[in-house]
Amino acid sequence: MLTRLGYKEIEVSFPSASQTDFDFTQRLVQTPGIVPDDVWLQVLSPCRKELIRRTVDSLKGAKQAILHLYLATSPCFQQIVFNMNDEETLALAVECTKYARSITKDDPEQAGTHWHYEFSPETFSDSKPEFALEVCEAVKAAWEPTVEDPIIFNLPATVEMATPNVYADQIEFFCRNITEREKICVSLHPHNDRGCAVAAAELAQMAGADRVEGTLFGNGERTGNVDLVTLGLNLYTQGVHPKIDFSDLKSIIDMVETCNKIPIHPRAPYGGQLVVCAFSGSHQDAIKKGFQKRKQEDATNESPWQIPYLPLDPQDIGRTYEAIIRVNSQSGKGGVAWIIQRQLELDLPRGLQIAFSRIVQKETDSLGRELLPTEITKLFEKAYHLKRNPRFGLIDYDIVADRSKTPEPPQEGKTNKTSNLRRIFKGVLEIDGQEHKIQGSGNGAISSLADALRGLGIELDVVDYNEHTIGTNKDAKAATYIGCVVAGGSQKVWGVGIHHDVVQASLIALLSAASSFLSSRPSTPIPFRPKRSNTLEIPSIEGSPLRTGESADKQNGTHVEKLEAMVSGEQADVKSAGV
Ligand SMILES: CC(=O)SCCNC(=O)CCNC(=O)[C@H](O)C(C)(C)COP(=O)(O)OP(=O)(O)OC[C@H]1O[C@@H](n2cnc3c(N)ncnc32)[C@H](O)[C@@H]1OP(=O)(O)O
Ligand SMILES: CC(C)C(=O)C(=O)O
Repeated sequence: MLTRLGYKEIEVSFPSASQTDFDFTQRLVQTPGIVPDDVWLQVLSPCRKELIRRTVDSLKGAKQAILHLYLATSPCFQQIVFNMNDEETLALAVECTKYARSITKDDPEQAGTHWHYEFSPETFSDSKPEFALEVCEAVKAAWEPTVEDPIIFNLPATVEMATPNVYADQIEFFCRNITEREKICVSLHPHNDRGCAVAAAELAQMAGADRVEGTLFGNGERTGNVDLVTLGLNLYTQGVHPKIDFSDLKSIIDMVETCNKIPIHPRAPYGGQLVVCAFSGSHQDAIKKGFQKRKQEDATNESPWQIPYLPLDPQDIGRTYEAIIRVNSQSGKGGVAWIIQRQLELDLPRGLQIAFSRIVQKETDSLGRELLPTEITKLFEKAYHLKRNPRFGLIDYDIVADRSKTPEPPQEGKTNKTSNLRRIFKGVLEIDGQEHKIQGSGNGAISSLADALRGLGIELDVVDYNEHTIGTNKDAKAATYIGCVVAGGSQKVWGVGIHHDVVQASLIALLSAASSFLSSRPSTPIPFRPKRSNTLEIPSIEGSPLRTGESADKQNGTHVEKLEAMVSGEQADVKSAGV
């Protein structure tokens, strides 16, 4: 996996530690096709000759290899672990380097392997910089690197013991003062004891280093080694491609978790399961607006990424947009609307977002947990009767011009005279399981159905209308959202209709709102009851429409008719008028 991701120098083992490490190294070397030609295997050994020998033996047959020796240079380790002074430390480093050279690049039997040498003054971060430099100068002289085959000086923060700027200063000191800089690769090896390994690595690179040693997701002794995923993706978010393929982060996580048997923390940068998720309402709202703006601007993959709260495009690391917004009791309308948009392709108007988000809030509060997108979708479908309207079914209908009425004069600025013709809705509804004929009149389909419903005692004034297309070409459908206020009150109910036919979508939406209205007052009976049969007596079309009273008519008619006139006039007016 590491080679597939793009890593070129991989420290694979400590071969002198055990037969397991030795055999593993040999298996990598001996099995054709495991190690690509451009990848260097790296192995680690302390400065002990018998262990160096064993380490080199483990690489027999390798095309290219990095032999990495380490020896502590800090007073603490010199005194406590080794009981050695500076001279003895320096002498051991040089002696082991010469020995390593004699059994690798100077050994004719090793001609098949291209050897590089790496030396780490261990505990560099706690060493006197001048002494670490002196040891490295001596090691360099012993190895004799070239510009083509530089020596790697790996300068570890074996224990992170100061702020990242201090480590960066130590690295800068080394880079400025080591001789023959062109023959040296300065490598970093930050640990994370103070939680600043990533910052230390980034600052130290800016201070002159060429290379970083770390691990995927920071696994390593104590608090771990620097996390290469964070380092790489930090570069990526600065516009510098790390040349490591993080496009399927999930599969990397799976492999790392399986191998290490340590789970990646859900809040781990980039990789954590929750890091590109937003639960908070204000975050969700901002993210949703960000995506909307990107869509409006026809942004492509090449367009600069600028979405609030998302430092990178989640798709770039294999995360889906669906997973970004998650809904719990701290979520608001924006998040809920996002889910409905992604799941059902419905672009809810603001008022409906607010209304539905209250329903979702109630549910999350009562369940005391996050709601899954599928649960939110089901809640929406139920609340707005997308699958089945429990009270009303539209069996059949016709909308005809009401020639008995004189057309109203055209609205100011409008020339289309037909838009001012009154309409009559004649239809058959299934109401609570029984079919009834109803009739009403108005400026158009919605207002004439609203008028017909009024005859049933359902006094709804349509105050909000939005519609858009779902899909394209012949599969396209209209989605219609109708907001109504209950006449004489402030209660608002919403209905949603989806149909291939835009008029029918509107009628379904109004019936959905009517059903919500009835459900909100379960004790309110539909005023008519069959007299002789299940059929409502409807006066002739020429007669006056079913109305409950002139004053209510006027009041109810105001919004609907204004709206209807606009709907049948220019669609664009609907949105710009804000209804
Ligand atoms: C800084 C790092 O993290 S480097 C990675 C460290 N990784 C490991 O240590 C894992 C593999 N290590 C091992 O398997 C074993 O420690 C071995 C094979 C290296 C040595 O095992 P043992 O000989 O049993 O020694 P043990 O582990 O008890 O102690 C380490 C010895 O190495 C010495 N030592 C430690 N570091 C170094 C070094 N860089 N160079 C030379 N000697 C060293 C210690 O002083 C100690 O020596 P002592 O026995 O004379 O006191
Ligand atoms: C071997 C060295 C580089 C090491 O692991 C450390 O000092 O942290």
